[in-house]
Order: sequence, then structure tokens, then C-alpha cells
Amino acid sequence: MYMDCHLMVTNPMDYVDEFVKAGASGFTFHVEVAKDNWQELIHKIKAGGMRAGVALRPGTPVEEVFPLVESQEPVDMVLVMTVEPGFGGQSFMPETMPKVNALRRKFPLLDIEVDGGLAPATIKQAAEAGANCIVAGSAVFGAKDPAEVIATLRQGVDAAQTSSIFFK
Ligand SMILES: O=C(CO)[C@@H](O)[C@H](O)COP(=O)(O)O
Repeated sequence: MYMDCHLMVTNPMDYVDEFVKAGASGFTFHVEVAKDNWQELIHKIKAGGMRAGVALRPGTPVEEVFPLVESQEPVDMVLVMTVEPGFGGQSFMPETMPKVNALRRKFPLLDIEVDGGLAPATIKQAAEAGANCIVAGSAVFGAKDPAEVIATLRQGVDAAQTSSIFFK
């Protein structure tokens, strides 16, 4: 199973070794707290055998992650937060979609994750903007039939990819 770990912490470097030991597959840190050491951080994450991801909060300009994607040792994924980090059950923020779209246009093959308020009602917006990795909490765990919700989210991404010029 792929263990996608998103660390909403101020000192991600301190946790890389622990997450390697614990068997994490991906380690995502926040760009807001890694302005000075992101290169070293990406290197340490990848040297530990994990995929590296960078997350950005709703108020952080998307341009801040461009250097991390364009680096010689780049991140494998960008996580665009679609709520303020903190807790589940918040409402999806559609105003974050232009960031997803800007990333998809600039980096057609990049993994772009969205997290916060993703559900059958919001998947179309996120997937059509270019997101291909979906984090969903309440919509899945609060559902009578979680498998059905997961299938709907997956179909939303598949449908957008099939019809989009970005993925062709
Ligand atoms: O943890 C956060 C935000 O920090 C949540 O966004 C969850 O990761 C997803 O929860 P739902 O929004 O799907 O309930």
C-alpha cells in the first residue's frame, strides 16, 4: 500500500528519518517552512527512498513551488491545499483552482494533489483544473458506502483526464 504522508509541521527535516523507518512511501512538506532548505530536504527524502512532495496553503502563490519542480532534483508531487491546513470537514475553496490549473499547464506530467473538501460534489472542479491525486476524509469516512465514493472520485479524475488536452 502507498503511504502518502503530509507533514503540517514547521520543521519537516527533523522527521525524515522517522518516516523512512516507519515505511512511508511519500513525504510532503510545506513550502512556507522550507524556503531556506528545500534542496537539502528533497535530497534527504529521496535518499531515504521516498517520493518528495511539496504542499502550499490557500494563500501561498503558486509561483513559490515552481523552483522546486524545476530543480535538478525536483519534487515528484505538488499538493495544493483546498482548505486551510488543520482539520477535516472544511469546505472546498474553489478559488484555489487557478493554482492547480497553472501547475497543470506548466507541468503536464506532474502529480498534482488536492486536499480539503473533496467529495462527489467538488471532484469535477478539481479534476478539470488538472488534479490527479485526491485526498478525501469526511466524504469517504462519513459515507454509507465508502467504496462507492472512492469510485466516484476516481471516475471524476479519469473522465477529466480523458477529455483534457493536458493529459494527451
Ligand atoms: O487534514 C485536513 C486539512 O488539514 C483535511 O483536509 C483532510 O486531509 C481531508 O479532510 P476532508 O476535508 O476531506 O474532510
